[in-house]
Amino acid sequence: MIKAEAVNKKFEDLQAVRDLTLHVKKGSIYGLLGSNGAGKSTFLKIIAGVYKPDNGKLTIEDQPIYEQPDTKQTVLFISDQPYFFNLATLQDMADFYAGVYERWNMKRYEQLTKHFRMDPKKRLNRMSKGMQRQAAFILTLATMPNVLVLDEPFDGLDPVIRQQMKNLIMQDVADRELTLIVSSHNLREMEDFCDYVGVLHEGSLLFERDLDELRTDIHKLQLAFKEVPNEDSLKQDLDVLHYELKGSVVFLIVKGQNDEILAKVNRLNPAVVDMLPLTLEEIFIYELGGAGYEIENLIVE
Ligand SMILES: Nc1ncnc2c1ncn2[C@@H]1O[C@H](COP(=O)(O)OP(=O)(O)OP(=O)(O)O)[C@@H](O)[C@H]1O
Repeated sequence: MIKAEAVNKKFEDLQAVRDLTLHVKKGSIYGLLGSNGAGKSTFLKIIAGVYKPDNGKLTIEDQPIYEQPDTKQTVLFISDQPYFFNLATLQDMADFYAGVYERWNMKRYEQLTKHFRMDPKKRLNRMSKGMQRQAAFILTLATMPNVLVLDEPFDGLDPVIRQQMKNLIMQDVADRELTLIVSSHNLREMEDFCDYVGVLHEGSLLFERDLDELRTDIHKLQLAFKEVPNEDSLKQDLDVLHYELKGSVVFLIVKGQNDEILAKVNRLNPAVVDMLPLTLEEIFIYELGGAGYEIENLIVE
């Protein structure tokens, strides 16, 4: 659906996006994580057709987007600082969108405005940052997009509105195969929302994973032994990412299939075996720790 092939973007001497290749499948949510200045906004602006890549190729449903009004009809971008016309109300913006976007759905706009208790006659520049962001969401969702490109979309929204926005988006993903790419600094924010995550670092993609696969492929084990086997025999046949011994209890983070891991571990006759769920944060620490990346940059409450 969204295909970036070896995309580059430079600002004078600064390589903001470097040889970036990334695919987002139709009907999926891709979370783009990265610390300040990693290149997220620049890359999202290339996807949205705001910037032209210096070289490489960016297509959406096999169509280019830069200077292509037809593609832009169904690819909507909410930047980290939503823009509205000076002095405009939400209703003024809705009327403008209705004239520009062929699939504009006035009924949906009215339903969402009511749902979020927005006053359509109030000037947007007199609204709070969070309300302006809600207004941008309402306008965007009412255009019935095929693709949404969202830059730090939940910043400034309170937890209730944030969850409602996520639910609305997930509903569109389920009902109409909406495709999303969304940036964030916050790993936890992405955990319950994305199907795929990629980490951008100095303009390059450092790490990319399917979250469902990740959750089923990496496990945390707590093993208690009467007599603890030595570290080497424990690690034998297992793809161990982390080992820790506390008294007679061994903690392991292991890659692989659940049943196979348990079968191998049980051969060592542990007195107790506990398989515990791993958070996305833990997975990233173990997977990215080795790459020397400061994962703490991504974990923000
Ligand atoms: N219009 C511009 N002109 C010059 N340099 C720019 C421009 N836009 C971005 N940059 C530089 O490109 C690099 C990547 O910036 P970008 O905004 O894409 O990062 P980001 O990952 O979105 O960061 P943040 O999380 O802080 O928003 C930064 O070093 C930034 O200073």
